[in-house]
Amino acid sequence: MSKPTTGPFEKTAGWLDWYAGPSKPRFALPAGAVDAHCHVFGPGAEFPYAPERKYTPCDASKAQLFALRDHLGFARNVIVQATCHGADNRAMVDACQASGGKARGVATVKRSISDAELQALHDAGVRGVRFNFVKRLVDFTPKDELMEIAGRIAKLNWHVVIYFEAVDLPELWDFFTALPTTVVVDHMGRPDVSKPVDGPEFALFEKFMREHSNVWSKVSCPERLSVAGPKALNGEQNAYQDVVPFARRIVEQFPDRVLWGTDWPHPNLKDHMPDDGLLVDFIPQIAPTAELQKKLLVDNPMRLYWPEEV
Ligand SMILES: O=C(O)c1cc(C(=O)O)oc(=O)c1
Repeated sequence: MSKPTTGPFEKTAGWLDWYAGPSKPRFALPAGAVDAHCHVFGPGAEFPYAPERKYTPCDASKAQLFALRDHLGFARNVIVQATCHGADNRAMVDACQASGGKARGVATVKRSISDAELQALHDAGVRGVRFNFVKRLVDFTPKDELMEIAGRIAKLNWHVVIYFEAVDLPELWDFFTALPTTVVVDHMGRPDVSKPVDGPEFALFEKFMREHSNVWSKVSCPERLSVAGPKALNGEQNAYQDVVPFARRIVEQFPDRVLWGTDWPHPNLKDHMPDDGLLVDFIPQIAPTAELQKKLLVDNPMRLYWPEEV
């Protein structure tokens, strides 16, 4: 793969670039596997970063994403709008359109979007919108505005992707449980994995999924959630042990409502940048059987993003 570049923008101080030269996974992905959470950044010279962004990344182009897809053995991508592009979906849409049907997208939209613009996003392959509640990433959008958007996109049979931190779930509960669509939680609602998996915080997340059959979870981002490691570097085959009990519990309890993604190019990691090949090798730790792996990597994402092919 080529190396990360930066265009006319200056990266946030301390920015970690994505890992060039990832290893070939030892874990053979099932045929048709979908990387259901990844991003493109720019390139900034072609698709400028949004003025309201909270960070400026290195570039991560569609060509680099597709090269990673092929290298790791994925068949398809779901490209999630990154907050550094705000509600300007052009880079994500361009990547979906250039993918030859191998990528679908999740957009960020404002209340002012027209029906024609929503339809254009649909035609480009968008199947969801993302609502972000992580304060370091976005400014607050009023909930009535988000609910109005959810009502409109429900008519297109799209879903809502939500990104929040575990401590904020109690306050967001009523809003989340009132959403009229399938709801997909990013990165398991960011549990604090230094707390017990049997403790009240993760129990609330499990209750959220158990009591609401429209709620799905991405069991992604061990590299972001892990406190104890070991890191997915230098051939490590047992990375991120502290995340395993959390993710495995969700996969085993809700096998038909889980998704997995690399989260490439891993925005805002502060500690290390994982080898994406080793991240793929993490999957059998959380989905230990071939049946669970196929649901996680093929059946579930296909049902949500390519239902016409299922
Ligand atoms: O935790 C993060 O910093 C992060 C950021 C973004 C984004 O900026 O869109 O997306 C993610 O999935 C995770």
